[in-house]
Amino acid sequence: MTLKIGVIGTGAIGREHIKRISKKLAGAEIVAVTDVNQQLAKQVVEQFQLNAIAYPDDKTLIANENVDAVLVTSWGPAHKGSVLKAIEHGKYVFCEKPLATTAEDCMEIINAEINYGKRLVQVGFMRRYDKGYVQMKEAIDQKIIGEPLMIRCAHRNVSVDENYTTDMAVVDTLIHEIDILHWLVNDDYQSVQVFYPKKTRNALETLRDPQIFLIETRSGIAITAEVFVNCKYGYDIQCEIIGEEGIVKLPEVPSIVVRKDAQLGVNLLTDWKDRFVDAYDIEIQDFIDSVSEKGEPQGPTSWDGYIAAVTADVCVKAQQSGQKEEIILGEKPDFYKNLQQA
Ligand SMILES: NC(=O)c1ccc[n+]([C@@H]2O[C@H](COP(=O)([O-])OP(=O)(O)OC[C@H]3O[C@@H](n4cnc5c(N)ncnc54)[C@H](O)[C@@H]3O)[C@@H](O)[C@H]2O)c1
Ligand SMILES: O[C@H]1[C@H](O)[C@@H](O)[C@H](O)[C@@H](O)[C@H]1O
Repeated sequence: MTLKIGVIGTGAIGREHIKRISKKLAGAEIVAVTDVNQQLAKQVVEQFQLNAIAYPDDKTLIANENVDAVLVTSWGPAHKGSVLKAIEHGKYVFCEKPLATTAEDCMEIINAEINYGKRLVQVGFMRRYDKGYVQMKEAIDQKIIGEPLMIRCAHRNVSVDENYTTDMAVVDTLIHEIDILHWLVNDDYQSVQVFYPKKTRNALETLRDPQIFLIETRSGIAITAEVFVNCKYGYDIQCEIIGEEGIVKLPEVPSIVVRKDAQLGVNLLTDWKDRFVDAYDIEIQDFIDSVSEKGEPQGPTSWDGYIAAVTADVCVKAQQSGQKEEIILGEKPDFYKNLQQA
């Protein structure tokens, strides 16, 4: 069976996913696209020579019976509306992060999915499919480093555009660490406090950059997470978990080593699209395969989207208060407790 996919939002990542589904991955085809910028949606059909219809909006795209599943790759604030419409029509939905921009909105999605009675939603936390993080998780689960005690990580972008605001360091950037870290160590977050080091002169006046988040988990693991989005030198994702008996570290991206002009060097990446390209491929292929073969997605759930949103809300509060703020999660609904997950 070929899964027929409709894409809502044909901007940067929407196009990336369209390209991989139509040119690289197996088992799916793009049959529909839409974007508030209709010109852009039409261009994408031409650019990738898709056998797809450009619809005027998400509502008509989702309602079309030729569409089995939708990819929501629009701006964060538009996600909730499209995801709820997809659930209403019983369509599978892969939603890029964030699932919704507030914890309340994520809860509305969770309730809609539970009421529908079947899992339909996967959230685009692609790091869970990255080989390096997967190996770290295996090592931690096998207790190779004993109990994790501390985590040090960094999320650095070369630069950001003028629309990037201080809270986006959380909702757009740190959100990836928020998802991956609790998954890696099988723990829940307890509290967060934010520190602002000396500001780089390369950031706009209104943007606090860099920022340091000190997060504690329920079992007492101390996490220091640096977000530095005008670091200039490269796209750099670091993660190191220090345990009772050893350390696991995220591998560097492989690169050839060049000896030249009395120097020894390796190249660093500069763009997020390249850093997680394999993870995106595996993630979307897993979505296609699991809904086609098992009748439901098996990647990150709406509940994972909710955990991220609750934590992000508190991180933004901590950015503003400067105080240590408590992170309180509700009880995980039974619906999500025994799901088969990748
Ligand atoms: N997983 C990742 O690593 C990753 C990377 C980049 C972006 N993202 C997420 O993907 C989403 C899109 O990011 P982007 O970088 O592609 O942004 P973008 O601005 O390049 O593209 C978003 C597109 O959505 C369209 N759009 C907005 N509202 C819409 C609506 N209601 N209906 C249809 N189209 C709509 C816009 O016109 C735009 O073309 C964001 O939520 C972002 O956080 C995830
Ligand atoms: O939307 C992007 C994307 O999620 C990248 O992975 C992240 O590094 C950027 O900081 C963020 O702005």
